[in-house]
Amino acid sequence: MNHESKDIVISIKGLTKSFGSLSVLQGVDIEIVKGENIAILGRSGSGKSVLIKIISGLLKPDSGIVKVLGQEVDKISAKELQELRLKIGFSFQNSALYDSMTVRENLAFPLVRNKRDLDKKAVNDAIEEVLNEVGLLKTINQMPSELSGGQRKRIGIARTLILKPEIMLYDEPTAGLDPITCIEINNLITKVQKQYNTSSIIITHDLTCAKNTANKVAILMDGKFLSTGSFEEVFNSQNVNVKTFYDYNFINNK
Ligand SMILES: Nc1ncnc2c1ncn2[C@@H]1O[C@H](COP(=O)(O)OP(=O)(O)OP(=O)(O)O)[C@@H](O)[C@H]1O
Repeated sequence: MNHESKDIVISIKGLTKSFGSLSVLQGVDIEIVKGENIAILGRSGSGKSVLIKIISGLLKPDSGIVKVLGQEVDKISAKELQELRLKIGFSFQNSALYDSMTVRENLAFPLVRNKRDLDKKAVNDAIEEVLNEVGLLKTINQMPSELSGGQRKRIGIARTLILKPEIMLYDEPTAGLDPITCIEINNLITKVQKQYNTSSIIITHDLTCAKNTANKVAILMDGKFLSTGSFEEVFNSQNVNVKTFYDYNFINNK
């Protein structure tokens, strides 16, 4: 494996996906390198979640090549896919905490389930380390119902980080949060990238979130990436569709 291909953690070429007569992805190409955060923007129904589901092996592509950490996700065995998924952290809107468990128990759960050889001290150390990272060690014995929405979100991210993923997938990380909490979450996403050298895909409608967390943004429109580059490159472009997208989001999100 040469140096160039080693640094590419996700590589997608010519990906298509339809549901019956609905053609959702019509030739998606993208590469994500180690340590890079990419924000995927796109209107509701543009296929962002379908893309994420294909990357994580939950949906099969119709055609194209989808490689994650060097493996073609739709070609590997169920066992290989399970092992690959352990290297991917999912921070989904619906990945709620267990209400009947304390923060400590919520964080111990994925570790005990997936890394069965850890002793009690190793589990405790790992819990304290990730809670420190998200700045919430003090909540260790609290119940989720005692936490704010932003704190629950951070604990959710900690629960993902505890398995030391190489890739993080964030689905609408700032949805429904107030502006100050959005800033906290954006800062945490950037911190995770630096501290753990993860590569992340951040699906968002929030342009501030994209601007502050991503090295690269990509706009999904009509089944393809309309534009990909740094936030400034993409939004300074003269492309009329990009301008329409920006104005639409600016007016609707401010
Ligand atoms: N399993 C499925 N079966 C049939 N159609 C589906 C399926 N999953 C997604 N779709 C359709 O594919 C299109 C893209 O859906 P997707 O959830 O990816 O949109 P999205 O960009 O994530 O939207 P949002 O921003 O609202 O979450 C939609 O029209 C949706 O109805």
